[in-house]
Amino acid sequence: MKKPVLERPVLLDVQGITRLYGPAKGCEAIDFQLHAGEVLGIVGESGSGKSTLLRVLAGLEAPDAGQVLYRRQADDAGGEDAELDLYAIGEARRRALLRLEWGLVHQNPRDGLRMGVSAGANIGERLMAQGQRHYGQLRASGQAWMRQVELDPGRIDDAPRTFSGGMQQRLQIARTLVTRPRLVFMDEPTGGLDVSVQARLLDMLRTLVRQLGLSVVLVTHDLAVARLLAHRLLVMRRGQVVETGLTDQILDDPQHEYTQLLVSSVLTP
Ligand SMILES: Nc1ncnc2c1ncn2[C@@H]1O[C@H](COP(=O)(O)OP(=O)(O)OP(=O)(O)O)[C@@H](O)[C@H]1O
Repeated sequence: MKKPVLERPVLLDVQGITRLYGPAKGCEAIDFQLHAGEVLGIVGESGSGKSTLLRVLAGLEAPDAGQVLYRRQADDAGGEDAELDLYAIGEARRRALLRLEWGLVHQNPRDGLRMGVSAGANIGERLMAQGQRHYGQLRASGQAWMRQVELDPGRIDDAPRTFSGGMQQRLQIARTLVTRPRLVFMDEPTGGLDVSVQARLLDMLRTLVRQLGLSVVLVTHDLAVARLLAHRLLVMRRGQVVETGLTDQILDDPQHEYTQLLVSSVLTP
């Protein structure tokens, strides 16, 4: 039987991360650990600092203070350091990490896709970055992943700009997951879509996360999304974490006044 997620090894160790643009603007003194196979939801109202924290964690913006430590499994490290300090390894290695071992799903698929090249090229690009060159195999992987995210593989040569918003988001997810990243960051992955499109996408994401055993840091202001996907939650307010715990515990029995407000504002129409 698989171990419960919180007993699995720590993949990401976040220590004292601070990135402030002004008082209470950004994120301050954030500590947490993400375990292998765990989905951690970062929730909070607009402006609470969720996206700022995610940008720092994903290697896109250096913190003012603190460390992001990525712990690879010994057998994954292939002779390299088993623990990497994200902002001490240098730009080139950080970029390689993002390309080869991590994945990032943006809220707006336009930020994660290349809109002018075909759907197949979008999916194949990350595989090529990993060294795959065989055209037939790249195309077969592209088609297989289009099926996986419920896109018509017959549209592999079409550019994403001819797809609907929901289809573009599914394509972005395929592009991100095709390389089987060990760690995936998602920023409001279902935001900006119609409610019915959101529900289908969420269902698909949940299946993929389980099937692939992904480790995910998920930013969302939508507690229903957090409930469905996350094992654990971190509640942010004005740049700080006010409460953490198992998702059901937090949503069913919130302790902090702010979390209580957040939960009740969703539950009461
Ligand atoms: N590059 C920046 N320069 C200056 N201020 C910024 C910058 N990025 C974010 N902020 C400010 O930091 C605060 C936190 O923003 P952030 O986007 O992290 O919050 P959020 O919780 O993700 O909100 P939302 O859900 O609306 O995206 C906000 O007050 C925002 O205006």
